[in-house]
Amino acid sequence: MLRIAVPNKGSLAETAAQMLSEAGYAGRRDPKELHLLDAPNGVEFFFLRPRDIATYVGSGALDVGVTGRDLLLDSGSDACEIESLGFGDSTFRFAGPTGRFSNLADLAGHRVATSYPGLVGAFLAGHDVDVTLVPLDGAVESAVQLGVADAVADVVSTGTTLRKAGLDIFGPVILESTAVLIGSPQEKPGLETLRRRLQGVLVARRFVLMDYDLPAELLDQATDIAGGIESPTVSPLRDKDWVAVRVMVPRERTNQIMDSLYELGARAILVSAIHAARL
Ligand SMILES: Nc1ncnc2c1ncn2[C@@H]1O[C@H](COP(=O)(O)OP(=O)(O)OP(=O)(O)O)[C@@H](O)[C@H]1O
Ligand SMILES: O=P(O)(O)OC[C@H]1O[C@H](OP(=O)(O)OP(=O)(O)O)[C@H](O)[C@@H]1O
Ligand SMILES: [Mg+2]
Repeated sequence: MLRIAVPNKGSLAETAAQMLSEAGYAGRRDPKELHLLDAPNGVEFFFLRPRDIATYVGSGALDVGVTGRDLLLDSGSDACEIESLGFGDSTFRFAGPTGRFSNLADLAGHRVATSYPGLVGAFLAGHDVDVTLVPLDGAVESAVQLGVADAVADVVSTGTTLRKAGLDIFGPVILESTAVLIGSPQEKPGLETLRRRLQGVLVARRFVLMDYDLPAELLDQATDIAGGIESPTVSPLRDKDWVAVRVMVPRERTNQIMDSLYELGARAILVSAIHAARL
């Protein structure tokens, strides 16, 4: 039985639950549920604070988990990143009052508030910049205005929170973060099935199926426009001069590809969603 840690609340919780549901796993009906046994799929879910997930997985108490790359690195746990899951993207940055700091070296000797002291401390040590870290639980953008810090280091998504607090980003990117699947150092039986299912969800989200009819002589040119994962499926039509083609295409390029295929001479171009996939 694979034991999986899943965020119980916060930015990652809803999408993680959605992704596991699309991968065919049972979901909790009550948001207060802490544990869920999904016997038919051979897994057991534990709903935990995302910040604690790397600790559980790194200690071997749980086999795998979903958390943020920033939270994994901040924890200092032995858990390893297995793969990124395509959601929960954020950037980790320094910010300070407008015009006060322009590069990393300017921070030396100042106070930096953060709720990720492990991540920020390691980054500053790696760049030989000596600061006083002020660890806070959240809402760190207020720390400068309230006088407990000179600068902050925090998750930035849209940048709205920083702007409202009168702070500007400066210095290098500390980290590009995203939601990741993490695992204990020893690989567990059942992990490969979970990985394949999650990859299947990512493929189903990133690609669509495109079907079209085409004069057979144009097949090579059409394959140059949309080559599919391995190679397009080509079926005969009753009219021997034409073929039917089926190909997977990246969702965000759907309309450009349809335009190009139509211009080439393809007709009856139909697009449909993929609900599940194993490549
Ligand atoms: N806009 C965002 N705000 C906060 N975290 C975000 C955002 N977008 C993505 N994330 C990611 O979500 C994870 C933080 O989730 P977590 O649940 O700990 O914090 P939260 O969403 O700020 O919730 P809370 O502050 O209530 O604890 C990190 O990996 C972070 O990079
Ligand atoms: O760039 P933005 O789109 O404004 O998002 C980033 C902000 O969102 C998060 O705060 P959250 O609401 O989770 O509060 P917290 O700081 O107390 O965790 C994060 O800590 C930043 O403050
Ligand atoms: Mg937060």
